[in-house]
Amino acid sequence: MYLDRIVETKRREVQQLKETLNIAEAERHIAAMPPTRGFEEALRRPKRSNMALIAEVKKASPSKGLIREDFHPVQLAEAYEAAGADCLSVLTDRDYFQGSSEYLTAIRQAVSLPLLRKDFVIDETQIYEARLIGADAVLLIAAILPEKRLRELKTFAEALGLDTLIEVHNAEELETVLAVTDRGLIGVNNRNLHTFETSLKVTAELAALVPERALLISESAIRNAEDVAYVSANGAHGVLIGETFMRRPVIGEAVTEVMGPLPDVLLSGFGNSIEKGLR
Ligand SMILES: O=P(O)(O)OC[C@@H](O)[C@@H](O)c1c[nH]c2ccccc12
Repeated sequence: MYLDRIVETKRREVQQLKETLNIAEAERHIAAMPPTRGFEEALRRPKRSNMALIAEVKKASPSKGLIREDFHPVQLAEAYEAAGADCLSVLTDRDYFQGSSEYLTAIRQAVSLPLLRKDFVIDETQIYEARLIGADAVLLIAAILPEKRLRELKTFAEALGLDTLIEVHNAEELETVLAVTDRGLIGVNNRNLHTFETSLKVTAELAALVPERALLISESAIRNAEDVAYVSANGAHGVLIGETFMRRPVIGEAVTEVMGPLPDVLLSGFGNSIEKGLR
């Protein structure tokens, strides 16, 4: 199973990271860094008032192979920002998603949106690393973390100023997460990470179990405006979309098609660049 293989790879990466990361130095460095940008906060006040967007920078995936050949992470991030994404997700896993920590760092320097480090976090060292490379939030996947580790890693991330997006795929995982927290960001992954099967019904089923004060993000397999309307009507406050945008030559066009136009007040601010064709 893929997820097991990925976690094996992460164990090896963590071993290496432990050999190279000087914790005292990391903490000193982090203390001198600017504060993180509020990832959750940005999603709680989305630009399109009815639906928040986390747009993903994703070159490839184990289920789809290479998704975008013409892949320039900074340009993509800038196009997402101009198109009014609320936050970005950047895949940093190298072996399975052809991602890179360097993509995240380069994007950090080019855009002002809050950034999620999208990876398979199993250890505190990866959270130090996330903060050091410029992330504002980390993903924690309930399918690979028992309750105790979820709690520990969430607390650890928050101590470094990072928000967490906790991902679930079924009611059992959701129950575990709710034992840890009943607020914050809960991601419902419409893709089963073991089988790669997708269904938006997963969002609808689990939304009924998510408490009011948590923010539900519907992740994966969202292809068009109808899908967004469906998850919205079924309890999602936000969506996380990668492949649909990555397959389109003009990112801004795709974002507008799927999410709808930005409100006029926001458009006027970047009027020029938008007129010049970013949209
Ligand atoms: O490209 P999609 O189908 O729009 O999906 C984006 C995102 O949800 C997906 O990349 C994802 C969700 N959870 C993950 C965990 C690890 C790696 C990747 C993911």
